[in-house]
Order: sequence, then C-alpha cells, then structure tokens
Amino acid sequence: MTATAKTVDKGSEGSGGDGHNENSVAPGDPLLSVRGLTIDLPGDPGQRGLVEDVSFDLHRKRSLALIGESGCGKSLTAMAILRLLPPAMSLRAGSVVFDGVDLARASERRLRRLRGGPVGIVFQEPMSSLNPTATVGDQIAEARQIHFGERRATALAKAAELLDRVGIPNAKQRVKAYPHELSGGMQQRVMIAAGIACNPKLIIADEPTTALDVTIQAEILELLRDLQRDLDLAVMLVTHDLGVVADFCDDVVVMYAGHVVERTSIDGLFYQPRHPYSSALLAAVPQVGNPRTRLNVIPGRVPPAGRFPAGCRFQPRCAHDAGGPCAQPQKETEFADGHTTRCCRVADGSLTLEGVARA
Ligand SMILES: Nc1ncnc2c1ncn2[C@@H]1O[C@H](COP(=O)(O)OP(=O)(O)OP(=O)(O)O)[C@@H](O)[C@H]1O
Repeated sequence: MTATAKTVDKGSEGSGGDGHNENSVAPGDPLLSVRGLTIDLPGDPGQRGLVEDVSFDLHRKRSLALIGESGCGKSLTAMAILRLLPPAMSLRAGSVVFDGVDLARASERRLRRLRGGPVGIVFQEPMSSLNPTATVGDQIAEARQIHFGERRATALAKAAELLDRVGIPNAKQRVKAYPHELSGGMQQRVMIAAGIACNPKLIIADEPTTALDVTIQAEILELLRDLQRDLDLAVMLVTHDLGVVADFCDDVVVMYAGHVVERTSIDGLFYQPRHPYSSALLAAVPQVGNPRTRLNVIPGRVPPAGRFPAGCRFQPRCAHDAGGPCAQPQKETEFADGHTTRCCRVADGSLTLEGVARA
C-alpha cells in the first residue's frame, strides 16, 4: 500500500481532487458533483436506501462509467441526477450540482430546461424511448423548438444535419422516416442525435449499446467517442460491460447494492483495484486468447433492495471476508491519490488486491 488513506467527508472532493493520479487529473470545478445521494422507496420501510450516500464528480470533457451488476443502483443514480425517478421513489438526501445549480433542489421548470438541453440523455432501448407515431425528424426537431424556440422548418433542417452527423445515410430523406423503419443501430443513432440536438455539456447514456449486436455496439461507442471529442462533451455511461469501460472511459465509479464501493481512474481500476468487489468483477471477465481457463464467477447474488447486510454489503460474497471488522458498516476512504474504497481491509492496508492487464 503506497498511498495513505482517510475517511471521505460527505462534502469533500472525491475522484478528481488534489493529488489524484495523472490519468485522472481533471483541473477546474467538476461539471457534475454528486454528494451523499440517497434514494428511498417510501411506503416500504424495507426499501429505504435503495441507493445510499453516493458521491462522485464528473469533469468537463471527461467520461465516467457507473458499473456494477444488475440491481446495484446504477440506473436509479443516473435517473436521480435529472430527477427522473419512478413516481413512487424519492430523493431523501444529497446534492447534485450541475454547472453550479443543485438539481436536487431545482424547480421542475428549471429541470425541464436542462433535460434534453444542456443535459442530453440516451437510453438503452431506443424503440421504447422513441415515439412510434412521429417521424424521427420531428422528434429531434421538437427539442430544438422547445429549447431554442426555432420554427419547425428550421428545426427540421437542423435535424437532417444532426442525422448526417451521427452517420445516418440519406439524412435529408430519413428525417421523414418513422422509428420502426430503421434498424436498432440506426434508432440508437437517432437517440444520440436527439441527445446532442441542443448543444449539451453532458450526455447521460444508460446502457446505450446493450440492446445491439457487438459490431453495432462498437460503432455506437465510436460515434459517442467522436462526438465527445468534437463537441467537448462530458459523458456519464451506465454499463456492466468492463470492455466498454476500458475502451471508452476516463474514470469509474463501482456500485454494489446501492453503495459506491470504489471510485478511481480506469488505470486505477484495472491495475490497482481497491475493493474486493471490483477485483472480483475484473476476474470474472473472460480472457480472450485463453479459452481453456475456467470463468471466474462471483458466488451468490446482489441482495435485493431492503435486504442489505448491516455491515459490508459485499461481505457474504467476499473472498477476503475477515469477520468482525467486515460486519461493521463500511466508510468510504480516500487515498492520497484520490482513489476511494469502501473496504476497511484495503483502507487499513491489511489487504492488497490483484489487478489485470487491459487488452
Ligand atoms: N420502479 C421500481 N420500483 C421498485 N424497485 C425498483 C424500481 N426500479 C428499480 N428498483 C430496485 O432498485 C434497485 C436498483 O435498481 P437499478 O435499476 O438502479 O439497478 P441497475 O444497477 O441499474 O441494474 P440494471 O443493470 O439491471 O439496470 C434494484 O434492487 C431494483 O430492483
């Protein structure tokens, strides 16, 4: 253990703070700063803290991945940023400061101006996000009409430009197409065109490639990367695919059972993971070129919301469980290089974990 560790204050800087390792240095104030985000399902006492005490920063022009198995709270965290939680859920605590405005306390009117404007959103299933009864051109143009007050003809011309920008051939004709007339990959390009229609600073992309086959996945990721570079976007990517993370992201937030268990740069995650859950996720990635090795699986499952252990939430599945200390609630601890962990054993230096080489 080369770096010293200290407990993270709710208000302190996390990933990207002073002394962060070089790959993760991002000067200036974060574009998005989430602190202590906590989401409840009220009315069900067992489901308090579906997501609890989540903190991270995303800097301008950077890409950050939220990773973890299904049910760890990634999508709820992403949706909570724009206060798009399912109606039954509530934000119990925390702040979400985007470009100087706390969205957790912003009026609904202000949020409507941000959604689809400075913050673009790309969801997993384009077919369920696009309106089947409107042309794709009209759906993109609508955002320009709402946010910039453009006339329909001007907005439709811009929609054609945007379709062309995201690689849709014959864009001028395609503005008149309905979503069902396009392939899944093309539909996702339309979603991305809508996401960038109003000059966003941030794109939140929730599993944008999961519903697509692998070759199309690679094209969509490349498109996102080009747009990020050309338009100076910050991207928050929700995914459970570590290959996508390694390829695309600068920083990573690992979630387990509603908690952030580790925050670091991509190199920090792959070469020096500091939570047993992160290292178990890395070990579970199939090794290309080594077909005979057995696939490592993490025994057990993510506990359902409301049945989280009182101590470390990963303890029942952890290969490094040390009993007593792990049965206590775990604090998020930050090392001098800005890397954080929610594991007492890594924090006190009694456990060092193996990383993996990136392909
Ligand atoms: N509408 C809802 N009502 C009740 N519980 C919900 C609802 N949506 C999500 N949950 C619960 O909240 C927890 C976190 O869900 P979330 O969708 O954020 O996980 P995730 O990490 O994004 O998983 P996935 O990768 O499968 O999307 C899960 O236990 C889930 O069952």
